Amino acid sequence: MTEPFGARLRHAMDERGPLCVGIDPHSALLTAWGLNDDVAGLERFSRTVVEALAGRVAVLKPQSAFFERFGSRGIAVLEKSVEEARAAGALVVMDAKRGDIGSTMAAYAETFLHKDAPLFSDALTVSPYLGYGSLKPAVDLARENGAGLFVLALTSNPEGGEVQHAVRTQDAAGRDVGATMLAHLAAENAGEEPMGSFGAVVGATLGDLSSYDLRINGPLLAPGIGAQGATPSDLPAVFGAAVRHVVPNVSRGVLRHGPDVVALRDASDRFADEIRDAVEAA
Ligand SMILES: O=c1ccn([C@@H]2O[C@H](COP(=O)(O)O)[C@@H](O)[C@H]2O)c(=O)[nH]1
Repeated sequence: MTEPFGARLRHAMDERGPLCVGIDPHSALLTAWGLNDDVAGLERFSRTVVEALAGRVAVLKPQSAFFERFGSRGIAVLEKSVEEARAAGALVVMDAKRGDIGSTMAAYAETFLHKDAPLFSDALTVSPYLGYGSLKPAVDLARENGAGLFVLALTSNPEGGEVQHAVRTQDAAGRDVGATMLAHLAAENAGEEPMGSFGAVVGATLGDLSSYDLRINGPLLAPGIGAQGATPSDLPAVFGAAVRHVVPNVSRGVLRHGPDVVALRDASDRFADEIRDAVEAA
């Protein structure tokens, strides 16, 4: 029986620090690395990131969109990257942000969360905006296979508030949509030790979140550090007492230092050190 994702992630965070580095092969980054914006460039880019970082960071997060744009050959590179990253000791969070009615969600779950699937990943980002209940097939399959989910709750982009801060008239407690997602996740993770496998995406860019109950007993994936303007030193003010559950994500902020493997490692180590200092001081 595979150990649940939440437990595996907690151990990895304790051992390697909580940093998650994104594998985001933007066209502009391929060019900056001296690579062609084609499948060969994509493959070289991804292989380099995995070689540089899979042995030292807790989590790698491939952004599926940048692989999908090359069609089936891009997906083949993604499969290989996931396999190699996991073999080298990193947990892989597939950032594909899937969400659909339950019957279709079941197929997405089979794609990323079934242990025999070519794209099996330790966790998957999902969108709950067809209703949290529509994610049930993914929750169930993740549990069965020792995998996890990261549910979009309060995203890092400035446009997210129009949906996520909307207050549901049916909600007696007057919670907004983001808070409702956090409450669902807290229920999902209740009683799990050392932490549950069902995390929330909560942007590091969002400023003071003290009006939200972030104690979901699960991981908080926090994109927005680096290119989107947040810094590791923002984490305690944003996440308060929940800061030790935060998995801060940096993509372009690290990747822009490639293609040199040593420079990528140095950039990642600098973020990891700053994150550790910020969390320890909190
Ligand atoms: O709220 C969200 C959810 C996901 N993302 C993704 O994270 C990375 C961020 O990349 P940077 O280069 O560090 O800005 C990217 O893959 C996004 O799609 C997010 O930014 N915000």
